[in-house]
Formats: sequence, C-alpha cells, structure tokens
Amino acid sequence: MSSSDIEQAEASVRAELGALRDSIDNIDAAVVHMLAERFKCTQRVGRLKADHDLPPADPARESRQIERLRGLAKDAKLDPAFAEKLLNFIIAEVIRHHEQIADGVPPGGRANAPGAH
Ligand SMILES: C=C(O[C@@H]1C=C(C(=O)O)C=C[C@H]1O)C(=O)O
Repeated sequence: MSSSDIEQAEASVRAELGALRDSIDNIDAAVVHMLAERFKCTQRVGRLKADHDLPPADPARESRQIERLRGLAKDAKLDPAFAEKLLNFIIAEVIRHHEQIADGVPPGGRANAPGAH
C-alpha cells in the first residue's frame, strides 16, 4: 500500500488509520522512553560490576528473566518466542556496554582510539 493508495481511501478509513497510527506513535515513544530508563539502570549495573570485578554477563539471571517474560507474553497473548528474541537482543546490547565499561571505554565510544574520528 503506497501513500497515494491511502489518499484514495474513504475518509472514514483514513480517519481510523490516522487514529490507530497516533496510538502507534504514542506506544513507540513509550517504548523508547522505557528502554532509555532500562539502559540507565543497566549502565549503573555495568559500573558496579566493573568496580567489583564481576563478569559482564549473568546467564543464570538471563534464564530466569526469559522464563518470566515468556510467561508474561503468553498471558498477554504475545508470541513468547518473539518476547524471548526481543529480550535476548536487548541483553546482548547491555552485555556489550558492560564489556566496554570493564575495558574503560568512555560513554559514547573510543574517542581517542586509533581509527576513531
Ligand atoms: C543487567 C545485568 O547484566 C546483564 C544484562 C541483563 C539484562 O539486560 O537484563 C541481565 C543479566 C546480565 O547478563 C544484570 O546482571 O542484572
């Protein structure tokens, strides 16, 4: 469906689509804000772990989170496999941050590293 197909659709259809898209935009904004808050917490966890020589990843904690999230997803009629993939994707990024913190990489990247611009 192209934008011009939408322009040709009935006014009532366009209105309903517009209202649904407004809600989608609000939800996307909420997701971004929630993720930003989560990453603020995980950055602090990363700092704590680095300061106390703890490993960046905690697979046992991850397994518990995945089981919990799969249960929540089922209850919410969301595909548990999708919920698991999403959580794994987020956790992989968190672990990458924790490794960087442990390696002394400043927030925002290796500004003074060779090849950095
Ligand atoms: C945030 C932590 O570090 C890692 C990231 C996790 C997460 O993003 O939820 C969970 C476990 C760890 O592998 C933690 O140990 O709690």
